[in-house]
Amino acid sequence: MSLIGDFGVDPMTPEQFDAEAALFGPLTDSVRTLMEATLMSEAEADDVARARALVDEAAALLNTRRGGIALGTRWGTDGIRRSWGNAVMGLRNPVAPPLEFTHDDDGPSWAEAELGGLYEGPPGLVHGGVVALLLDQALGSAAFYAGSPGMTGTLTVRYRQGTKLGPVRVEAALDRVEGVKSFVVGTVITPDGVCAEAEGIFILPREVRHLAGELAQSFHPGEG
Ligand SMILES: CCCCCCCCCC(=O)SCCNC(=O)CCNC(=O)[C@H](O)C(C)(C)COP(=O)(O)OP(=O)(O)OC[C@H]1O[C@@H](n2cnc3c(N)ncnc32)[C@H](O)[C@@H]1OP(=O)(O)O
Repeated sequence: MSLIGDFGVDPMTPEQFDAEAALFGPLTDSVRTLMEATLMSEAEADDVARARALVDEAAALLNTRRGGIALGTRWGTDGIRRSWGNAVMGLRNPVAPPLEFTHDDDGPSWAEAELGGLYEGPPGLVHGGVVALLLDQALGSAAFYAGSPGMTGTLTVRYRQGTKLGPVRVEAALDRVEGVKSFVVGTVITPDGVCAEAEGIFILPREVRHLAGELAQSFHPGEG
C-alpha cells in the first residue's frame, strides 16, 4: 500500500477544495447531529419511522453521484494534502469527532474534543479502541509536523484510568528520530487527569522514502 496513493494525479485547486468544503462541511456536521440523535432518541415510533424514510431519501440523493469506497488523500495545486476521509480529523467524515490539532514549536501538538455517546465503550467511558485511535492520529500528526512523517509501525497504549465521556484533550510530541523511524509520545487527558499514555514508532515506508521532502512540505496543520 502506498502512503501517498494518487500523489500528483489531477491535483485540485484551493478554490475547488474551498467550494467542496463549503458544500460538504455543513452536511458532515448535520450527519453528526443525526448520528447522535439516532443513538439517543426517545421519539414516538411513527416519528422514528418517518425519520428513517427521510434518512433513506437523503442517502439516495447523495448516492445519485458518488466516488469509489473512500476519499483517499487528495493533493492540491498548492502542494497541500487533504485527507478529508480521515476517521479522526476528516472534514467530510461524520465519524470523526472531529479533532483539529494545533502544532506549536515550543510544546506538544494538541487537540480538544467533546466525546459523546457515539464513542462509548464501558458505560460512561470512551471505548479503549477510540482512545487508541485518537492517540494514533495525534502521534502521527506530531511526527508529520516535526518533518518526520510515517505510518504507524508500533503503537503502545497504557490505559491509566477510564476516560469519561465529555471533554478530552490529546497531546503528542516527537521524542527522537532514528533513520526512517520517528519515536513519538502522547497522552489523553480529561478533567480527571491523564487517562492514557502512548508511545509510537512511525516509519516512512520504503516505497515513498524518495518523496520524504515533498511529503514533509505537504503538511498543513488542519489536514494532519
Ligand atoms: C498520510 C499520513 C498521515 C499521517 C497521520 C498518521 C496517523 C494515522 C496513522 C495510521 O493509522 S497508519 C495505518 C496503520 N499502519 C499501517 O497500516 C502500517 C502497516 N505496515 C507497513 O506499512 C510497513 O510494515 C511499515 C511501513 C511500518 C514498515 O515497512 P518498511 O518496509 O517501510 O520498513 P523496513 O523493513 O524498511 O524497516 C525500516 C525500519 O523500521 C523497523 N520496523 C519495521 N516495521 C516496524 C514496526 N512495525 N514497528 C517498529 N519498527 C519497525 C525496521 O526494523 C527498520 O529498522 P532499522 O532502520 O533500525 O533497521
